[in-house]
Formats: sequence, C-alpha cells, structure tokens
Amino acid sequence: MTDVTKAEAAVKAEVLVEALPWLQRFHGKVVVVKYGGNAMIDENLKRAFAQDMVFLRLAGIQPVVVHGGGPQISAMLKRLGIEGEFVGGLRVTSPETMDVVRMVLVGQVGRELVGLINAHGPYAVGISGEDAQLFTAERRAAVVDGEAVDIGLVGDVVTVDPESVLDLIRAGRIPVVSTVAPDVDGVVHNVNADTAASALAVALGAEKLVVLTDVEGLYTDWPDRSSLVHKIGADRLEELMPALTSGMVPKMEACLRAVRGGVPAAHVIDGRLAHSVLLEVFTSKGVGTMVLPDEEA
Ligand SMILES: Nc1ncnc2c1ncn2[C@@H]1O[C@H](COP(=O)(O)OP(=O)(O)O)[C@@H](O)[C@H]1O
Ligand SMILES: CC(=O)N[C@@H](CCC(=O)OP(=O)(O)O)C(=O)O
Repeated sequence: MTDVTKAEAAVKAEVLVEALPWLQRFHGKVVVVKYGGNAMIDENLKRAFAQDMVFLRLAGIQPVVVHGGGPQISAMLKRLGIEGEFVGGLRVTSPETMDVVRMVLVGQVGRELVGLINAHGPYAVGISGEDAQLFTAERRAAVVDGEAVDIGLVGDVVTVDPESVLDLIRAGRIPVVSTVAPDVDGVVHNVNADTAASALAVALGAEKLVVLTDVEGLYTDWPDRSSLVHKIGADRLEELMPALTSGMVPKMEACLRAVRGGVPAAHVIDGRLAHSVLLEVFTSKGVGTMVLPDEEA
C-alpha cells in the first residue's frame, strides 16, 4: 500500500469507528424523521434519503418517517386553479383544498417515498393518520399578532394510537406516515407534518426526532448567518419562539413539544446536504440545531 492509500484507509476506518458508540446507543431505538424541503424535491437527495432510512433500519435502528408535501400540494392546487393561502405558517384549508391535500399527501408524496425506499427491499409501508386511529385531530386556529384566525380544516393532533406503527416496526418495516387525520366526528383535517411528527415521536417514546429543512438549522437572528445555533435548551427555545417567523415556527414548536414530551433530543437539520440524517445520527458533532431538555443543554 502506498502512503496515500494508507492515509485514505485510515480516514475511512476512522469514519466507520466514529459510528460505533452511536450504533450502540441507538440500537433497537425509534428515530422519527420528518422528511420535507429540498430532500423531497431533488432526485439525488430523494434517493440519498431513502438509502439513509434503509441504512438505519439495517443498523438495527427503527426509523419512522413522517413526510410533508407543502410544495407538492401548492403545485396541485395551482394546476386545479384553486387559490392557496398560508396564515401563520399553516395552509388555509377549505373542504375542497382538503380533498387535494389528502390526495397529494397520501396518494402521491407518500407513494413516491415508499417506492424509493422499497427499491432496496420490502421495507416501507405507507400509512396515514386515518389508519387504525393513528391520529385524532382537533381543529386549530392560526395565531396572528396574538389573535386567533380561523383557517378551516386544519388540525392539531390530540391523541395518537401508535399500535399500527408499532405493528409495522415489529414486522421489520419502515412506516411512512402521511399527516391527514380525522377529528372525533370523522371529519378529516390537514395537520402540519412537523406537528404530527412531534406528536408521534412522543407517543412512540422515540430516542430522537429529526426534522429536515432547507437551511443549516435555527438562527437566533435570522438571516444573520453568524447566529446559527448548534445546541439549545427547551427554556431558551421557548423564549425565542415569539421572535421566529414562517416555516421555522412549526418546526421549532415541534422540537420543543417533543423534548417537553420526553424525547431526549430533537434536531433541525439541512436536508440540502446529501445523507444529512446519517451524519446527524452517526457522527459525534452531528449537523444542524439540537434541542435538548434544559438539564442536558
Ligand atoms: N430563525 C430562523 N432560522 C432558520 N430559518 C428561518 C428562520 N426564520 C425563517 N426561516 C426560514 O424558514 C425556512 C424553513 O421553513 P420552510 O420553508 O417552511 O421549511 P420546509 O419547506 O423545510 O418545511 C428556512 O428555509 C428559512 O428560509
Ligand atoms: C396545515 C398545513 O399547513 N399543512 C401542510 C401539510 C403538509 C406539510 O406540512 O408539508 P411541509 O412539511 O412540506 O411544509 C400543508 O397543507 O402544506
């Protein structure tokens, strides 16, 4: 072996060995991953994400994917000539829009991800909040300048029955969850995917919640690039919440709720980076912003 190939081999070995403590720590544990943003649009990133899920599963970790699909819903609404509007980061959802949300999330985005994962073997099974009472939703208002604004059939998850997801995990599958959910009367609601991922992570007693987005992580003073946060405690995040805007609100709310609900760590990571989930789970430094309970931060 030349000195160059020896040096390359040493670097590769170091990378593999760095994963060892994390393989031990997460073995048999559930990791809930919210899939969204660019990782869901770019073909190479999509394939890399699917590989990451299969990698986790074959490494003895139990990944559960909760997917978004906001841009895909907006594109379909446009094709159908239906107006789309967001208030406080949430889509205003009329009954007509709800039909499109359900069709796109369950019938299009969920199916595509299941197919990408199953290119590697019989792992992924799609499921929605309507299946086996996985989620029950309650209508929620958006809050704008402290005022509640009615935004139609938008729900918050109020109860989770995780048995169907646990059945799939026990069968060695990778559950792929679409976030539409009925209320107690069976009326289907549109649930933000970050919110649903957080509720599911708590109900499953997950070891981690990982939320993919299109930015490096949380900035305390957006868009000042020097204000990127690597680690933050729940109390400090709660203080910051009123200053956050747009899509970051449901994401950080989701991390906060997960950690307050007993999930040991919640992460917002950059889905523009190929294999960002593997880098987060298996490297000591991790990537993005990590939210921890106050005593750990
Ligand atoms: N404080 C902040 N820190 C990081 N990103 C922020 C912040 N405030 C607003 N943003 C914006 O929020 C976006 C993430 O929200 P969104 O686009 O809804 O995400 P996704 O499509 O990944 O679900 C980022 O790409 C960034 O442009
Ligand atoms: C109520 C609400 O806003 N629901 C979202 C559901 C999809 C989602 O959350 O997708 P992303 O994660 O890609 O944003 C929507 O209709 O766009």
